[in-house]
Amino acid sequence: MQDGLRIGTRKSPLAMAQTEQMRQRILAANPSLSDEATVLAPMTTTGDQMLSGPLMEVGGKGLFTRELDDALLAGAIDLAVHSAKDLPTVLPDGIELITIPEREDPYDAWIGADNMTVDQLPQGAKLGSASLRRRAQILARRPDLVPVVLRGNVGTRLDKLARGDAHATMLAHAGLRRLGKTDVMTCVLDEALCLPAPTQGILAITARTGDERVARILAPLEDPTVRAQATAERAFLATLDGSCRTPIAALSRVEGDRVHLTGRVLPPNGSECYEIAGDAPVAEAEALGLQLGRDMRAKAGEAFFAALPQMVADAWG
Ligand SMILES: NCc1[nH]cc(CCC(=O)O)c1CC(=O)O
Repeated sequence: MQDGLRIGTRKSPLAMAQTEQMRQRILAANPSLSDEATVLAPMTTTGDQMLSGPLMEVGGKGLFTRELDDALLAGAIDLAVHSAKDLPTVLPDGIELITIPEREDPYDAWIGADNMTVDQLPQGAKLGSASLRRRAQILARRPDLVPVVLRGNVGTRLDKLARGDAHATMLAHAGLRRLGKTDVMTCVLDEALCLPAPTQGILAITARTGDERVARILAPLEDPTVRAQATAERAFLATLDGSCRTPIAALSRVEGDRVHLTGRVLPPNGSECYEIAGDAPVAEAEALGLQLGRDMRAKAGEAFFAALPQMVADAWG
């Protein structure tokens, strides 16, 4: 299989859809690659086997990436396509974040029963989520809502909503777009109401460090602007994401040669909201994320971060 390309992916419908979209882009950029020899290698990860919804949003521990990393290092696949959000902030030795392609919409989509918006939901309605980040930000606006855990992948969560397990839920707009399922959503949430997760909507392609053939094949897909965004947002997360599953949000944008980053941290019940923002030259995207992460530690205070693990544990009941 000298000329072939094996593309590792998780098996979830979203992962399969976005990896196939990347396969098509790779083929379009590399006319010498044959369609038949450029194949998806779907794999089950530890994260897929753990049916606990909250873990779906943890991401940072490599639950969705380890098996793909092993396959890469063993030479069973040549690259792997991940949601950047599910990638740990530190990659294993020998594996490189080789390509960051164009970003999908970073924001969260709101799916309300009878198309009710956040403000239209009746008092005490059930807010379904497996993400403390989303839950906390919506509760900050609507403290009367009753949070319930809604687990599973996109399709499962929509089924549960239809069954009345919750009156509303949120999903990444990017995921719905890639699945062609935007018809189910009521609206997109703006960043004042719900700042996205760091790197939401970004795909991350990993490969073996030093694999020059794969690097050449993927080079046309790289988007330097999105690379800077991913770098800043991941650095911010890395500074804050110790052992606790903090509701952390961050979004950056590039304007000219500067990258602007906004970060937010909340307790799970949304009773407070700490926000921080700053900008730097694009070349210093990582330093910006690290600095704002440290500033956030100071702003929310060590007592807040010390209390968070217990607050997070309580939030999952
Ligand atoms: N944690 C699962 C996950 N990882 C990435 C996405 C969405 C797609 C993306 O951010 O690129 C999702 C689903 C969701 O949050 O609704």
